[in-house]
Amino acid sequence: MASEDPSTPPEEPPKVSKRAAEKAAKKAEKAKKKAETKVENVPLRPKNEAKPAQHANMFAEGWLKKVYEEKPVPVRTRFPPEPNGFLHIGHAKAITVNFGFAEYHGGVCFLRFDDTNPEKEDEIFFTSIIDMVKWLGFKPYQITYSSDNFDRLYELAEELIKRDKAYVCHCSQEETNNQRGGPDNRGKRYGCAHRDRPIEESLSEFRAMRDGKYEPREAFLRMKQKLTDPSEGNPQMWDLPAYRVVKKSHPRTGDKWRIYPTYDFTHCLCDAFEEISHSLCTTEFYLSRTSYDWLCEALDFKIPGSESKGPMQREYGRLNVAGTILSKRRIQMLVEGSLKHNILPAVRGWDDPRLYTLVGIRRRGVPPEALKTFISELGVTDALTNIEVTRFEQTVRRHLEQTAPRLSLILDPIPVTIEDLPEDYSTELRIPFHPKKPDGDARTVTLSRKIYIDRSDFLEKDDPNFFRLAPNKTVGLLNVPFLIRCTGFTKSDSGDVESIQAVKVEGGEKPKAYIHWVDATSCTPATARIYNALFLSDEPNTLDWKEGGWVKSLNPNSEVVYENAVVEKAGLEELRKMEKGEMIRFQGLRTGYFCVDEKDSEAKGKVMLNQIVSLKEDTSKTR
Ligand SMILES: Nc1ncnc2c1ncn2[C@@H]1O[C@H](COP(=O)(O)OP(=O)(O)OP(=O)(O)O)[C@@H](O)[C@H]1O
Ligand SMILES: NC(=O)CC[C@H](N)C(=O)O
Repeated sequence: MASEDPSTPPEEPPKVSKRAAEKAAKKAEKAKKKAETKVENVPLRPKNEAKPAQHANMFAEGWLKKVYEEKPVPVRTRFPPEPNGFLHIGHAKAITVNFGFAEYHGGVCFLRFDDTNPEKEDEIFFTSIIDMVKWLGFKPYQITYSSDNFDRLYELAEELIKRDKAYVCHCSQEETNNQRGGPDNRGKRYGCAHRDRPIEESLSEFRAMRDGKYEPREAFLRMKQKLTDPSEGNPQMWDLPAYRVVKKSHPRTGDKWRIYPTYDFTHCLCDAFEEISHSLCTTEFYLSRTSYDWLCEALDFKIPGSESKGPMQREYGRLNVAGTILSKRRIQMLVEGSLKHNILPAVRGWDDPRLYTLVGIRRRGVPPEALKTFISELGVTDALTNIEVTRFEQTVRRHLEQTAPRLSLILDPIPVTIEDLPEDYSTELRIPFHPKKPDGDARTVTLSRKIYIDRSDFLEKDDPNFFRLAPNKTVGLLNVPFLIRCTGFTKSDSGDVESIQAVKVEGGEKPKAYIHWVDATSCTPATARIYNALFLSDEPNTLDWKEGGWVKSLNPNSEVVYENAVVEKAGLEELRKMEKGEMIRFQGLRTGYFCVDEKDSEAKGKVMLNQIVSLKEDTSKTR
């Protein structure tokens, strides 16, 4: 709802101007600061009720600690996505905050689909969202749907009318704007004639809306809030719509309804139905807190002036990762291209590893634990967290450094024949998967007369500053008890080095460098894909997204493909056995962290690898 792709249905009366909203927000912020100084000193966790959550600091300190102290009751939270798109990295924060907070305090968290806008919902999003919550390691207490409450919400809407707190309005968008103080919301506010119509009339008109008499935009149910109160500066209290006409089938309720409740009407009431204790959302809902409380009170879900009954909404800052595109509408352009502007798709799908959708991040191979560590280390406050991608990558790298097994992977192989070894030479080495765990799991590595090394480890013309292989130069091979010296090489017609000849060197001086290698008789061919930023611009959100200008800023090197890579075969097979169907991740020695893309491997009949992150932060990134 907060992005550039506002989920506010087009039939709703227009929102207030940004300027008025900002002014009101500032005023409200002051009041909030004042209220925050009144925090009571209460114990953090009720004894015996809580179980420690991972990344506990996030909940034991700072903003989330305060939120709990404000209302130290058994915790019931909810993660309430709209099923209108795939989740992104920002949602991982919302998931971690809501599920983690409940877990930390020994409470429960619902996964609630906020499915009140049938125009944008699709089955695929429901499934993917459930999948992503699970992937992050959380288990919803219950999976619920706002639409399951449509009957109850409808009854409450009638009740609100009967309490003279809602009315059916037929004003145009322009007229509604004027009632709210005109285009800049600074003029005088006033109610329309419908506002004072008899309760019975609103009731029968609301039923007529329900029964299909009106087309979209011809009628709204509006809450009778504080539109006409000159001292009410919060636009969220200026008679918001509660119901609108949408003549669309709903994925769950089919054609039963011709009217649908708005976010402002639905969210707080569903929170109340589920007895949510702490309704944690992002700061763009700060002003909505007033209407949230107003409606709960109006329908007796909250005792006025008390937090003891009814849910309590509190707002934390969104997570934004600089240089990435998170808006659903924009990702859709990247995924689908644009017929109108003759633009081809820029990525292969919503789960393309270059995207920061959660399905993309998973496909790239990022371990969910690393993502949660990233979020927890950033901490939670009510300020927007705008963070560089490199910080995310550092956390992932740190996690993989500790956890990822090592394998040898050659991206751009050149064969090397160790000519003084017998033709049938073959020996087996047992090498631990992790250098810091010498007694841990190990793999078998074969060494024969022919091996592959990486093209970047060879220079045709030696250079005193180059310590790897070159004519007449000696180099070490990782984990091999002898060194090799280059005795010659051949080139193809196109001028590329095609093969290298070498001999074994035993004893002598310690070499200046050890290079990685893969045995040619026992390797698996692979395609390795290295990912760089999708855009050349550091601020892709500022590009021209209306007329397709963004396409000029696409990074031609966002995916660098090595079609002829080779990787240790036995090691990979051993990992497959150890991972038992989980994603295979490993550090390609001296190369980077990779995962096996099972979906593409199956489709292409070949091992397909995605680079998760490089070994070190690359300051000369191929942008
Ligand atoms: N960038 C973000 N950082 C933290 N929380 C977020 C972020 N984006 C969305 N959320 C939270 O996730 C929950 C579910 O989000 P929902 O999909 O309905 O949001 P949204 O604001 O429409 O997301 P989008 O960014 O796709 O427009 C909400 O509580 C929302 O506040
Ligand atoms: N209160 C909230 O968390 C908002 C959730 C809601 N689905 C949205 O529009 O983002």
